[in-house]
Amino acid sequence: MNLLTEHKLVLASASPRRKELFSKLGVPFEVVTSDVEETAVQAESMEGYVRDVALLKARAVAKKEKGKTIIGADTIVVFKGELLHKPKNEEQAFSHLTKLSDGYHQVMTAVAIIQPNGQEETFVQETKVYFKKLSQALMEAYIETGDPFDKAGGYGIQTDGALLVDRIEGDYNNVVGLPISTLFEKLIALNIIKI
Ligand SMILES: Cc1cn([C@H]2C[C@H](O)[C@@H](COP(=O)(O)OP(=O)(O)OP(=O)(O)O)O2)c(=O)[nH]c1=O
Repeated sequence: MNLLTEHKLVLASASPRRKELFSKLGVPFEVVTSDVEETAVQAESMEGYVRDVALLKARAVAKKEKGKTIIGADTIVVFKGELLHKPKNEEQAFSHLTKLSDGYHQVMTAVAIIQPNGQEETFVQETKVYFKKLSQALMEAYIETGDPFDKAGGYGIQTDGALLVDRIEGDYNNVVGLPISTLFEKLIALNIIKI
């Protein structure tokens, strides 16, 4: 789309998937990343955790990019109250997929918007993802593609991980890493972009 903005927009994310989704708005933006220690965040709930990490990413970039509007995001996969981080090795990827097999889990993405005056807005969106029953051979073949390792929960719904998913309840793009439709609504409501 070709939307309008007077703001200098900065996407605080190294994720090419988020960049692609954000570009659907059709407004100019730049990508600026920062190093934040996500695992250092302590929160009382999963929702609080993912919100705090998104804020941390956005605040780290806001410090360097004055006068601009910053958008940060974070995605987590929660299975029965347990956070499944990006797998560090094949064993962990296998363990994640074994848990996710034949059941459902929550994918939560938090988005943080920081305006030049320091005003902060956040929202958390949830999608329920149901996995098929995965055979050992399928899990091994999937891990061999290398796909799980840069992704929360150890799979990508937009890549070969699509073959593992039975169905979802909620927004697809939220699983990929950016609920662009809700973000669009928030940016309109905040007068950051106009149709
Ligand atoms: C479940 C799932 C996750 N993911 C991705 C989305 C996120 O990019 C990633 C979760 O890690 P994040 O820490 O949210 O993001 P990131 O490290 O890729 O980028 P940055 O911190 O710079 O913003 O997992 C998918 O791409 N597909 C999926 O189906």
